[in-house]
Amino acid sequence: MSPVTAVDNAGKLGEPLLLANGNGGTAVHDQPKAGAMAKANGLKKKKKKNKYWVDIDQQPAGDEDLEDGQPLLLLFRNKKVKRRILYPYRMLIFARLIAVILFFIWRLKNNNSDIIWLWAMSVAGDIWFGFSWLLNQLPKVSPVKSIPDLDALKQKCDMGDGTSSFPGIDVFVTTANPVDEPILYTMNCILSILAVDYPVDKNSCYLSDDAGALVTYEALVETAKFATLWVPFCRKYCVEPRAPESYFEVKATPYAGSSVEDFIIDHRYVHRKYEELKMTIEMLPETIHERSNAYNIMHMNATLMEDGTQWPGTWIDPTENHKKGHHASIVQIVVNKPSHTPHLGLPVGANDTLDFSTIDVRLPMLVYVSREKHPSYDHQKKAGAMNTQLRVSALLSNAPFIINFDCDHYINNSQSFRAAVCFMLDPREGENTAFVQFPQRFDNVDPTDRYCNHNRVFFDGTMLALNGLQGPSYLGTGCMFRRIALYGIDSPRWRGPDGGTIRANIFGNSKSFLHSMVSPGQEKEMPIKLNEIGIFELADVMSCAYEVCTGWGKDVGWIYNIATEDIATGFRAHRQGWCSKFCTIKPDAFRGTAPINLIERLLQIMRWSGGSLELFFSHNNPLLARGWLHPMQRVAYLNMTIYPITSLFIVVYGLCPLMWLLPGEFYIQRPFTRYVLYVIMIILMVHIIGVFEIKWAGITWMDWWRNEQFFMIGATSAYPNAVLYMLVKLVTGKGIQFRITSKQTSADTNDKFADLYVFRWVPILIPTTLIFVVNVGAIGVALGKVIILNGAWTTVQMRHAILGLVFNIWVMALLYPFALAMLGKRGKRPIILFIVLPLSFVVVGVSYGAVHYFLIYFTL
Ligand SMILES: O=c1ccn([C@@H]2O[C@H](COP(=O)(O)OP(=O)(O)O[C@H]3O[C@H](CO)[C@@H](O)[C@H](O)[C@H]3O)[C@@H](O)[C@H]2O)c(=O)[nH]1
Ligand SMILES: [Mn+2]
Repeated sequence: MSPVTAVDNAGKLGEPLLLANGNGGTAVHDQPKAGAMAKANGLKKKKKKNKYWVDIDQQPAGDEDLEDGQPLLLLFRNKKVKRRILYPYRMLIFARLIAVILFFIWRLKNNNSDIIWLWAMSVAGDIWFGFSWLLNQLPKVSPVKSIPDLDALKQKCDMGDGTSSFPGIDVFVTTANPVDEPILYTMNCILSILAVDYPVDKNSCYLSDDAGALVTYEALVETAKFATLWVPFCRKYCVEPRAPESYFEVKATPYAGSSVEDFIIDHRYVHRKYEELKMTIEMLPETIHERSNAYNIMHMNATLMEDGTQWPGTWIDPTENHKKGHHASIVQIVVNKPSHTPHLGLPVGANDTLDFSTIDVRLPMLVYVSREKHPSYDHQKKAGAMNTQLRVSALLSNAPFIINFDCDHYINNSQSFRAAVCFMLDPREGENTAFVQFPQRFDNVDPTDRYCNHNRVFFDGTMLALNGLQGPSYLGTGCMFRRIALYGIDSPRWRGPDGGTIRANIFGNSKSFLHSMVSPGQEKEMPIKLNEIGIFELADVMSCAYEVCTGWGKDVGWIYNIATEDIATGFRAHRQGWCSKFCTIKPDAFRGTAPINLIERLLQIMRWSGGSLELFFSHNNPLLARGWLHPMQRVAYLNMTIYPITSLFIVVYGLCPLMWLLPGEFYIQRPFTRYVLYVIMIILMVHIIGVFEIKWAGITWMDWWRNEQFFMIGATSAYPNAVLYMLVKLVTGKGIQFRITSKQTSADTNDKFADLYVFRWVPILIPTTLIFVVNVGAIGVALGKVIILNGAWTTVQMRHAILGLVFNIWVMALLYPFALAMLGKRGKRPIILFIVLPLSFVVVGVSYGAVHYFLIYFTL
């Protein structure tokens, strides 16, 4: 702990921050002394991290690598996995490949089964498992970690005289409506963006509201008012994270500056103001209602803005042109583009604010956007909203880089924009980098992560692996894009004089937009004036009709007609020869919320797996798509798009124990013992390989195990359903509905994880339930058979029975989280399961025995 400790004040307020990163450009106050201690800390961390990773030497030599006679300033470093982990890891993969091949040969040679069609099916299944394992495994053999160098970036972009050459960033936030997506999350997201540590005049924030709701707009206005306090406060004390809800949740938070008293007073004041903001936002629907009612005595049923004018979006009493899915486009600049020079705040006492006399109080530009909606158009959900933002921002700020967030995510580390920019400006690959993806991290997940919400195997393992190839896939949120890559022009493979040729009409025919494209990413010094012409031009690019007969949604912008627009959009960039980068920093760059309720979670992965299949059956099929994909990247995408098919075989396997119900003995494959031992061995090998993956991916055994479990649950519910949907789509042409993932709405405020225990029966759970019941039944029947045949089993029969039971228990262990879910609230005490299950075995066993004797008695 630091020498200066915090004073107790309504809990612990924390300690002065000793480990603050540069504050480049925004704050003008004294930097905290990051001195020796920070360095020591850094070193200590490095040592620990380097256990499995080692630097790839990248200091370039040779003339071509010199920049004005200086060696290139590298903005990130690459690391690879140490040999002592990597080599055995690869060896094991190879060994398993051999084992799997031998296994197939053995099975084909011994086509000896009691039920030959089942045998044939299981061979097909095994071949598919082997194949899909290979697709999943091969791209993982040379992972690379890339570490941004913030100091180098500062050296490159900070001119030292107060000016800087940081590139502009347009930040997009999307919200669908204020009911399904709590406004408070969205406003926290916005506040974290406004307070990010990045030059203020280079940061513009756009909120897209697909509902056109006045509450959202007014909440944004209130938030902007609060931001004039919040943002300078963050700058003054270098606090983290800069989303107030998360910040005030933590009792002891470090801060910069030495005066404890000042900090406590300011902290208390800001906290109070934040609580006021929350109240105001909560009251907004009522406020608006009352206001409108007061006016409406004389007028129609309009919903009115503060100034008494009619809100162009949806109304409380919906009417034609003012209802969900049918309203005009709206753009409102809530905070204007700031000046290029710092603007210091006022000293204490003035204007009922804090002492910001040494702090830059400018705010980034903040814009409210709601695209036009009309019932006769398909609005393409999130992708449509993103494309509108892309055009609106081109007219207003036109930054070369774009970063987007779902409204329930926020910036957790104020350095994260800088981290992403490191990759974009790097002299080696920067120009060819289309996007920088950060892992998704979640706040609201239950401690044991029952339904694998953290998904670390994917976010850490798979993404690091792809980072060693062409780059990670785009995951929809927390990702920085290069504007021109979204436009689909000037890609690394089609660069040059005619590379950027713009086919007529592909971008639509807004003159202003096309003009912004003459030098895409050339920042706008001043936004177009919001006079009549400006507003007309903006409305034009936000209209429903704008995209008709253009390339939007296909060759330009976010891709349409698919449930996972993110994977598809990233794929298009990779196809065009772009690379991408995966960036993890500590503390986590961004955080968000995840659905911890089983049903919601399954619906989410159903959408993802459905989207994957849609991609497979589209012109973007990874196997056939032409373009410049790295061959292994192609394999990775193939894996990403066909994995749901595996589930069909898993369901069949999971139901195999039904055979126990038949009198007599049936074997899928003879000799059975050898078969089962083979199967156990190849499953075991996957897990030994997993041990190595856990090490280099820096995850825990529990993450790995949860991933296995949740794959099984998904593979028996969501995935087969996605396959079904896909078949229906192929036949009827109707796609999967993009349903908004629930954002924790449980009413029980006493229990943070109440959602975890909410369970309802939905059809997609049928196969999972069946498999669970069948396996419980199988164990029960086995018990019954033991009772009946009391001692009559041969050792071989015994052995076979035990091997069969190993399978049942394995399936049940995988489905364990599902079993807990079925218990609902009682699932809080998992011990119940360990009473209920054995009891069911006995009940089934005894019933089986009883039926058996009953039948014998009556047939004799
Ligand atoms: O008509 C719509 C529907 C959704 N959204 C926004 O889209 C985002 C993502 O929707 P959500 O329901 O939260 O989806 P998730 O399942 O949590 O999202 C993951 O998966 C999606 C599909 O792959 C990606 O788009 C997301 O970025 C990724 O976080 C949210 O900000 C929504 O506000 C809109 O703007 N308009
Ligand atoms: Mn989400």
